[in-house]
Order: sequence, then structure tokens, then C-alpha cells
Amino acid sequence: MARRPLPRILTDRAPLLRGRELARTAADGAGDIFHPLVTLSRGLRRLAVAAGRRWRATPQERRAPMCFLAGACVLVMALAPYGPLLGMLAVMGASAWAGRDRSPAPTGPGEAESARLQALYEALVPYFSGDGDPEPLYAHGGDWAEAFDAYEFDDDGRIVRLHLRYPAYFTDGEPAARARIEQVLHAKSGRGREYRFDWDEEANTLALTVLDPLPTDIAAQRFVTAPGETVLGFTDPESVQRTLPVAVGETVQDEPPVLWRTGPRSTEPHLLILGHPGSGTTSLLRSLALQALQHGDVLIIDGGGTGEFGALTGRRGVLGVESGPSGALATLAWAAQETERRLLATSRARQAGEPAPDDTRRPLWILADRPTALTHLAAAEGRDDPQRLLQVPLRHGRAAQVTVVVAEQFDSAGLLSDPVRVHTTRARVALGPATPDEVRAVLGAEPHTTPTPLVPPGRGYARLGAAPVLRLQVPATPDPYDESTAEAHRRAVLALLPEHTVPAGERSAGQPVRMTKACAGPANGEEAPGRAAVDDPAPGAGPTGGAVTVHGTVRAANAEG
Ligand SMILES: Nc1ncnc2c1ncn2[C@@H]1O[C@H](COP(=O)(O)OP(=O)(O)OP(=O)(O)O)[C@@H](O)[C@H]1O
Repeated sequence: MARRPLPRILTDRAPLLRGRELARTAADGAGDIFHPLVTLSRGLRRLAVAAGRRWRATPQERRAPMCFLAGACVLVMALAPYGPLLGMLAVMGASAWAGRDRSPAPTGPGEAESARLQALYEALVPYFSGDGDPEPLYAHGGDWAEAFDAYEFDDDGRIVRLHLRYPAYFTDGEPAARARIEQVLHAKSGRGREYRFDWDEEANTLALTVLDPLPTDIAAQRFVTAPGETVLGFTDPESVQRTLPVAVGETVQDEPPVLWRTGPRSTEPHLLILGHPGSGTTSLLRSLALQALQHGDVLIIDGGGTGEFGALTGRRGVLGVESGPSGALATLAWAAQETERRLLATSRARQAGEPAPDDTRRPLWILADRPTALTHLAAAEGRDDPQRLLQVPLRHGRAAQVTVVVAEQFDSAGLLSDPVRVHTTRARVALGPATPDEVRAVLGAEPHTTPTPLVPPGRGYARLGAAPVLRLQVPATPDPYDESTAEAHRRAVLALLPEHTVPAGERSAGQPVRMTKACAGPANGEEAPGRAAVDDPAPGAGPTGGAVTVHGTVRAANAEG
């Protein structure tokens, strides 16, 4: 016979849990309100008990003078100006003092907490014990207090901090051995939270700390940085030494940034961003573009072709937004030539003992979103691989103030060309719910924290040079033309966009900027999506007749089809 399901009210635990939560909150609130009354009444009771004890201890013959003295005091108080009030205050003060909570602060863990620590200890025994150890620190049935120096629990009785010792013979230099311990501690301390593990190989100690989630409410804004510094996102306060004032809603607070330095002295001049779909790689590129446009020019290659950079099209400093193979090839060919031109001009100036010309010092950023998609399309059309043209800016960009940022999905990372992979190894970002192995493959080192299975968009890890891996939360920089974008974020991004360089009359409804062939047409004469017309087209057209704006002037776009 088929079983009938229980009524929903008996199976649905949500209302029950909500009710319990409500009752607990109400009890907490009532406790706070009545706390002074409880203290006073407890004090009065204690004073009365003390008075009774005193009365009983007083010899019979001294009780009458004592009564007389007390009565006289009461009489004086009653007759003196403000006496009753002062007397009342004195009694209340004495009651409050006598009724204060004198229970000693609890020391040591409670029963449940001890059980948790013992379980953790037992779980570590197989990994931290050795056969020939005469005095094992970890042994079945052993005492956790020997191995655990410090611990802390939250209100729900879950561990939030643990400092433990381990035997010197444990192979803490091997990543696999460490990973096993971290996995055990992660599982036994409660999944779903992020833990940080700090190994001290010298002292044979390991510290586990539960990390708070990184703030997700920081929107795009003008960050207070020096020229050459770019904010990738924000991290844990203890991981970096600097903080930046950041507007979060109506307030300004100090947040620890992950700063990336570009330019001739940078040791990691180019950046690779890898992520799963929807992890926020395009948003990070948009955030970098908005920051770069403060001091430089930006070229965007939108391999995804979803038009998510439409808001940047035709803005001052945006040299082009390309989403087709031909346009991308034309733009990247120009970028390669521009890199070479800058190098030559700088070298000539140096030889002449002069400073580098101004037009070689304005930073040029090439932001390529999903270039492997364009590689595929270009191959289908029998064209050259656009990634190949990134080689010159990647190799010589540092000296020429040219910065390349490539964003790609994990799945297609294998399709990135060798120059891209080689030249972007020093600054990397991995976004989205990546496993420790994926993070290690991208960043060359494991994170010190356990990734959680569910992460908000823009959450990931960054590594600059040989520095440790940092947790990263990218500021929210959505596409302002996306209908699902929150109004506050849309306004934040729009406020950062430079002014249009296309006259307002030439922009059509529904499309922010009308593209014209007069500007940087691709080699085959197709209209290049994203090439903005300029107010003041100047001579300098290349073989294709194309041109791109470079801060107020127009440079040749020597595109080859
Ligand atoms: N740092 C962030 N804070 C808040 N929301 C974000 C952040 N980054 C991305 N998002 C949101 O997540 C969604 C996906 O972002 P985005 O398009 O940048 O991801 P993606 O990695 O480029 O994915 P896809 O390639 O599938 O477009 C968007 O709605 C975007 O607004």
C-alpha cells in the first residue's frame, strides 16, 4: 500500500524554525530591556539577606542601640531637604552594586565544544602520528589540550579559530600533505565557510581562521590611486598593507585593495583573467577600462560579441570596440605598429639625450575579452589569428606603456596562444567557483584559503608576481545598458564614463553611438562594429583608410585584411 505523505505542516520545518528564531529574538530583546530591573531586584535581595545575616550575628544587648541608630538615620534622612530622594538613590546605588553579575567569566570550552575539539583531534591522529614516536602528540584516546594551544567558537558553537601544534616529522613542506590536513579540518569544522590556513614550518604550528565574506557592495567609483596603479578588487585586511577610502552606499570606509602596477617599471605588465561563465570576467575588464581611461587610451576586443562594452563605444579615449575578426585584426595590427612606433620614438629620443616624446607616454590599454572565440572565427574565414598580433604589445608593451589584459573562460584557456600564456604569467586572476587545482593551474600557487562552492560574481583569487595568492572581490561594474542592472550600479558606471566624442546628433536611438566607415574601417571595407567616429578627423589614414582616435588626434590604422 502506498504511503500517504504527512501533512505539509508536519514536514515543512521553515515556519517552525522561523518561529523559534522570532521567540529567541523576542527573549533577547526583553532581556536587554529588563536587565537594570533584574540587577536592582537581585541587589535588594542580596542586601536584605546580608542585613538579616548581620542582625542574627549581632549579640542581643547590642540590637537595641543598633535599632536606635538605624531609626535615627531614617529620621534625619526623612527631615533633611532632598533627604528621601538621596536616601532612595543611595539604596538603589547600593542595590545596583550588590546586584551586579559576579559570576566568573567562563573559562575553558563547554561540553559540546570539548567534544568538537576532541573529534578534530581524533580526525588528525592518522596524519600527525608516527609509528616510532615514543611520546606521540597525537594518539587515539589522547588529550586534545596537549595539541591545541588556542581556540575560539562562535555563538552557534562552531569553531572560528584554532591554533594547533604538530610533530616536527610531519611533512609540512609537501603541498599534498598540507592539503590533506586542510581538507580534514575544513570538513570537521563545518563546510560552507571559508577557512584560512597559516602554516608555520619553523614552529610546527598551524593556525586555522574562519574568514568573513569579502564585501560585495562596493560599486565602481574613482579610486584614490596613483597613476600606474589599478584596483583589481578588494581583499582581506591582513593580506595587504594599504587601505583605500571607498564609498559604500552613503558611507566612506577604508578597504584593503588589490593594486596592480603597470608601466615601464612594472614587473607584471600584462594580466590574464580566467573564469567560469558568469563569474564576472567581463565586468572586471570593464572596471579596468574605466580606470585606464582616467590617464590613457583603451582598445577593446570583444570576442564574446555580446555587446557588453557598448557603453564605452565612442567615448573619449576609447580607440575602438571590436567584436568581429576583421576589425580585431585591423585594430591589433595598428596596436602592434603603435607599440613599435613608441619604442623607436623613445629610443631615438634617448639617443638624442631628450625625454621620451609625450605621445609615447600616454598609457595604451588593449583589453581582449575571449580572444579565442575570434581565433576560431578568423580561422573559419581563412584569416590570421588575432592573438598572433598581440605578440608585439605583449613582448614590448612594458617599455612602450602598452598594457594587455586578456580575459578568457577556463574551458578555452587551452586555446590561448603561447605568447599570451607566456607574457601574462606574472599577473593573474581566477574568478568564480574554482577548485584548488584550477586555482593552482592558473596562479601557479595554491590559495591559503578553502574555496567555497558558491561564490558571488566577481569573487576569486589574484596573484601578482611571486606574491601570495590573495582573495579578490571585484567592484561591481555592470553593463549600464543591461536592463537587469541595478539602478545604483548603472548610475555609478555612467558617472565614470568619459564624454562622447561623437556629436550627439549622430547617435541614433537604441544605439549609444553610430559607427561610421569614415573611422577605422576594417581592411575588407566592412563596417567595423565599435569604431567610433571622431569630431575632428585628421589626416593619417592607413592603407585601409581607417583611423582611430588617440587623445584628440587621429592615428593611422594600418590594417591588413
Ligand atoms: N563584481 C561584481 N559584483 C556584482 N555583480 C557582478 C560582478 N561581476 C559580475 N557581476 C554580474 O554577474 C553577471 C555576469 O557578469 P559578467 O558578464 O561580467 O560575467 P562573465 O564572466 O563575463 O560571463 P559571460 O562570459 O557569461 O558574460 C552580470 O549580471 C554582472 O552584472
